Amino acid sequence: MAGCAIWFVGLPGSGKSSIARCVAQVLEQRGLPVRYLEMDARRKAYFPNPQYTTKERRQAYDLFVSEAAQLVEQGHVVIMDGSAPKRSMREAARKQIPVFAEMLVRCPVRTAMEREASRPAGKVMADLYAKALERKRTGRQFKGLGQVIGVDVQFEDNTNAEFVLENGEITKEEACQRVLAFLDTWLHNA
Ligand SMILES: Nc1ncnc2c1ncn2[C@@H]1O[C@H](COP(=O)(O)OS(=O)(=O)O)[C@@H](OP(=O)(O)O)[C@H]1O
Ligand SMILES: Nc1ncnc2c1ncn2[C@@H]1O[C@H](COP(=O)(O)OP(=O)(O)O)[C@@H](O)[C@H]1O
Repeated sequence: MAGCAIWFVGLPGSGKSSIARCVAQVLEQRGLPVRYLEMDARRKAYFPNPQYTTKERRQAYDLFVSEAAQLVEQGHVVIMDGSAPKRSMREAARKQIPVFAEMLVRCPVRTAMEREASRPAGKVMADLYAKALERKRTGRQFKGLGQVIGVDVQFEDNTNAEFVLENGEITKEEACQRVLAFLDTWLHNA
């Protein structure tokens, strides 16, 4: 099988990482040569002191897509996990990667905010949305807080994505099952 890339995009807190990890694990168990590429981890390799500005985000996504394209060329099944707020970021991947699926994880911004607020502290700053909203409302500055997607930067939808997951009212397990059902056919035809 030739390599391919499957990119989970969506608002912070929409559920990308939870679903991408579950899918990566299942595909790996099936013996596929999976590579999991996570933007938050890669960003720190590209920019050791990230500022989350518009310019830096664009550069980070260019590097992310190049890295994925290289791994695909080597024959890997690359699971990409990164918000990719601009459609052009995903288009760049579609242009460079012959077998590519944009997996749009969609949920109301209110739900994404609730999920982000209640998830355990991880690699990125906690309470991104709450801080960004407070900054917008009051002008208060938070050290290290850049442009937050969903508040300062619009997330661009794409009804033409290879797969759109309505992830507002289902469990993680159900979300993973729906994605795998799509991928079974998609990978078969890839
Ligand atoms: N300090 C700070 N300021 C502004 N923005 C920040 C900050 N920390 C993380 N981020 C960005 O917010 C996005 C959150 O990532 P996600 O929740 O979608 O992904 S993840 O599950 O945490 O990997 C995701 O956006 P992008 O990576 O640019 O797409 C994070 O990188
Ligand atoms: N249907 C769902 N899909 C994915 N995550 C969910 C779902 N319902 C609740 N969650 C929870 O919401 C949070 C989503 O966070 P995460 O997967 O890190 O999102 P993202 O990678 O898009 O920022 C996690 O704590 C997860 O357990």
